[in-house]
Amino acid sequence: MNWDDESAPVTTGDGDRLVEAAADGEDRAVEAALRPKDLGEFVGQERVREQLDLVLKAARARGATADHVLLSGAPGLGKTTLSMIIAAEMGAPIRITSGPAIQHAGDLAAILSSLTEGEVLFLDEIHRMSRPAEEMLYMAMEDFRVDVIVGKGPGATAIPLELPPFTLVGATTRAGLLPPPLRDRFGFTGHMEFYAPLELQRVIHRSARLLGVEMEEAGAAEIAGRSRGTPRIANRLLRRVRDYAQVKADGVVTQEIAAQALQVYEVDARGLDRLDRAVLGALLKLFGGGPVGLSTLAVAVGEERETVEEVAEPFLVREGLLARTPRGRVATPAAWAHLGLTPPGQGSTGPGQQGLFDR
Ligand SMILES: Nc1ncnc2c1ncn2[C@@H]1O[C@H](COP(=O)(O)OP(=O)(O)OP(=O)(O)O)[C@@H](O)[C@H]1O
Repeated sequence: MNWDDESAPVTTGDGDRLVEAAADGEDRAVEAALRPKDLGEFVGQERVREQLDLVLKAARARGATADHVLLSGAPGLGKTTLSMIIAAEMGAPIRITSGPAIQHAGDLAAILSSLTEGEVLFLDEIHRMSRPAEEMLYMAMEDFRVDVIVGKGPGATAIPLELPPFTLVGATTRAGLLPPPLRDRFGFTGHMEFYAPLELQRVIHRSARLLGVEMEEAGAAEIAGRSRGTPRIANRLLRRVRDYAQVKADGVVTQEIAAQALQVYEVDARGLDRLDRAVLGALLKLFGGGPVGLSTLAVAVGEERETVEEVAEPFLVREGLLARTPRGRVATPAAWAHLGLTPPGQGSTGPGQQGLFDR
């Protein structure tokens, strides 16, 4: 496999990137089967898990409905899964909706008024709710009551509606996106971190068992290292590696098979895909590591500015391979090392030089 084949287009605008953290259709179809069902099965996130365990146990002991919970963190880290676990641990049903689906206060009133006592309402992307719905939610969370407005103009009247106690589980990519009055009404806020490679290895092992895939420890480690700290990506890579192992080998996922499969799918040892590598490659080879403006970099890889900024850069920045500076994008020493290149003025390129930049 030639990672540097620049003749092929880099564009992945149809959302089919293997390392995309948001769910695609196939993910949704299989995720239900792979979701842990209780806190004990939920891998990693020790702090959130421990704190949540206390909140739920205390509520159960009091025979009360659990406090409202806010979960923040990047896509694919397990917020939906955790909300389902909260409902299961409380022995309560769960209703799932999202901020963008609630555009009018009336939409929210309809959902709230149909909840049963103790029910868990999972509101994904809660920061994307409309303003009037958000204000209705304040009162619902605090007093288990909403005012339904009937009519318009001077004749409009507010009809108070009592709600049964319920638990709201809100999910957001960043808690800072929420207005403080909403944030303050959650009794517990859990911040989900990216997973360590060993934790992802456990996720992969568990999923392999559920999917009936024979997996060696080193095979799981190989996939984990390329999964960008995200269980959803780990599960997706696992499915592609399983296909490869079935077609090209005897179905057993060894370290070698996992590495070969993911090379075919152009996900490198650190989890960078073709687009990430193209951006980094252009920055290093065409602009000497920068600084270079975002627009210039985007033209160099034949992509839209937004694609480079929103799709490729966040992970490259997180990995410490690229920095955004006021003067433009700059590659870090680790970027040169990762692509096996030598920064200008530091001698010839060669594998022997790579270690230099790891310091
Ligand atoms: N801690 C975990 N242990 C095992 N599997 C996990 C864990 N967290 C997530 N997963 C798996 O990853 C997949 C994605 O998780 P989930 O849908 O809960 O993510 P999310 O944070 O809600 O994503 P989004 O914000 O895109 O809705 C699920 O299939 C789930 O099985």
